[in-house]
Amino acid sequence: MALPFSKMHGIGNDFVMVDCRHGAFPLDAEQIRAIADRHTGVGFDQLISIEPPRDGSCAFYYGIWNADGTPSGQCGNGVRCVAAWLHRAGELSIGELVRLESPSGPVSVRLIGPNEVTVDMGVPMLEPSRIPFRADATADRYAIDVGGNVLEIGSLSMGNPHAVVEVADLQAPALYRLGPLLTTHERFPEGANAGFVQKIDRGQLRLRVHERGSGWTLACGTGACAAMAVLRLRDEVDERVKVTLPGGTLTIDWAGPGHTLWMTGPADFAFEGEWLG
Ligand SMILES: N[C@H](CCC[C@H](N)C(=O)O)C(=O)O
Repeated sequence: MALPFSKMHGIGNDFVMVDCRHGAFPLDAEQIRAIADRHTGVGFDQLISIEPPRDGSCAFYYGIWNADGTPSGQCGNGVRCVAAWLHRAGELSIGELVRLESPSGPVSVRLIGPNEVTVDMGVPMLEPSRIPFRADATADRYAIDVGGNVLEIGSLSMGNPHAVVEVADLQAPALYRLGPLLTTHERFPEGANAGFVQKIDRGQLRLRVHERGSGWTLACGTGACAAMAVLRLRDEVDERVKVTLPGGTLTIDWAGPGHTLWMTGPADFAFEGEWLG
């Protein structure tokens, strides 16, 4: 198969973008894993398709797959890249607000510049059954046993499931063991993206994320939204927070429960290619 693609990234969270505006999505899980291989394929954290909308109120649909071939409901860095990709394809103007359909429902995007995008990511979902997370009632902290350590986590869905752990030191080696265990924890029946967040002050956070289906990433957009929302629910941060990940910084704005959350950051092209698999 000769599959044209664009390689993009949002602060180092990298994507293979496949144009399916005029044809069906052509890949199965095995082919997705082959493209994801960083030695024998192209390499990506997520593969993203751009397709006609299924919901008529949206301009385009985008599908999301992790490096292990599993689908996801949302991708924050990815949706910014979808917006920049649509701009390059002549489908979206700078300044225009447009609704895009993700697997978990609509989001609204606006290009601030050709490579800078702001996204209304919707209302964070806090009810355990909607994450999904096994717990009796909604809380801003849950105690959970992870490999013999009791951790206090926050949890919510941004269209995909997140567990957020506040830590004093993001460099602590123990995190590297806990990330994979939390991602596959039995209390998350569909797995979770595991974020470790260190508060610098009420307007700045540092974050590392071990992603479901892709492992440690340089950045996770929905993870940044989730970390900010968890700390905002505990009144530990203000309405505007800069979240710095290993690959760069995102700005997250959220007034609180019931409000939609906005994420702003870059979306960059690396190259155009053709996968010959
Ligand atoms: N990198 C993404 C999240 C990918 C989602 C994924 N790992 C999952 O939910 O399975 C982001 O920027 O939000």
